[in-house]
Amino acid sequence: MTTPPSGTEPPKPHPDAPAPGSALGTHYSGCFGCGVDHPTGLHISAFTPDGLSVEAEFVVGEPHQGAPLLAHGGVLATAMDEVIGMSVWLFRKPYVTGRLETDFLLPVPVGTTLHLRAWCNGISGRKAYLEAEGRIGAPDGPVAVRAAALFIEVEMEHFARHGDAEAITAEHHDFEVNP
Ligand SMILES: CCCCC/C=C\C/C=C\C/C=C\C/C=C\CCCC(=O)SCCNC(=O)CCNC(=O)[C@H](O)C(C)(C)COP(=O)(O)OP(=O)(O)OC[C@H]1O[C@@H](n2cnc3c(N)ncnc32)[C@H](O)[C@@H]1OP(=O)(O)O
Repeated sequence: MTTPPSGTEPPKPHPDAPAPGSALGTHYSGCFGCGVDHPTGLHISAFTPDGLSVEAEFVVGEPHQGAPLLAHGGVLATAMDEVIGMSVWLFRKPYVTGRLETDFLLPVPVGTTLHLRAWCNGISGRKAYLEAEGRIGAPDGPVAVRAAALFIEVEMEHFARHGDAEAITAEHHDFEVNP
């Protein structure tokens, strides 16, 4: 379910994708993954090296423990979800996570800097097929976490209908709930 159907072309950068090397801001200040105003969130900040993929660093801290001095797997899965979500946003359409598969290959001690990378293998209709990995200590360090995901394209209206329309209008000025 997270593998693109055969014949699906790998995506090309969107014409309005951020320039290679650009930092990607938060999509919502209250987001648990990237929100700058979240009191206990992961505060992941990322950049795109090529307008197609996303790279970020996540320092595992004491609030992220599952076992003593080891990262909680659910926190690592959240970090994967976040960078994958950031990478599909490069295509300038809103998507939500439909399915997220995570492989935990190595324990991740508190204090580790995880080097995260996410990319898209293909888009077919409303479905985007994505992957991510988290490497310990360096961009070419050992892979501790791998993820594969199916994201589903939605209308911006999805977030207004199910969530907080005013917050969306406040942070996404190009979006009007009642145009
Ligand atoms: C200020 C606020 C800002 C708001 C955000 C605005 C914009 C976003 C901007 C930037 C984003 C940037 C970064 C994002 C960072 C982090 C990302 C975090 C992402 C999340 O954390 S997001 C929360 C968790 N996520 C959900 O909250 C989804 C709940 N869910 C639903 O809302 C529905 O479930 C939905 C819409 C997914 C589908 O519903 P639907 O009715 O539209 O469509 P339908 O069911 O027909 O599915 C269509 C085709 O997808 C297949 N399909 C669906 N689900 C599948 C599954 N699980 N496995 C395998 N296949 C699946 C079907 O099988 C069918 O396939 P087929 O067409 O072949 O039959």
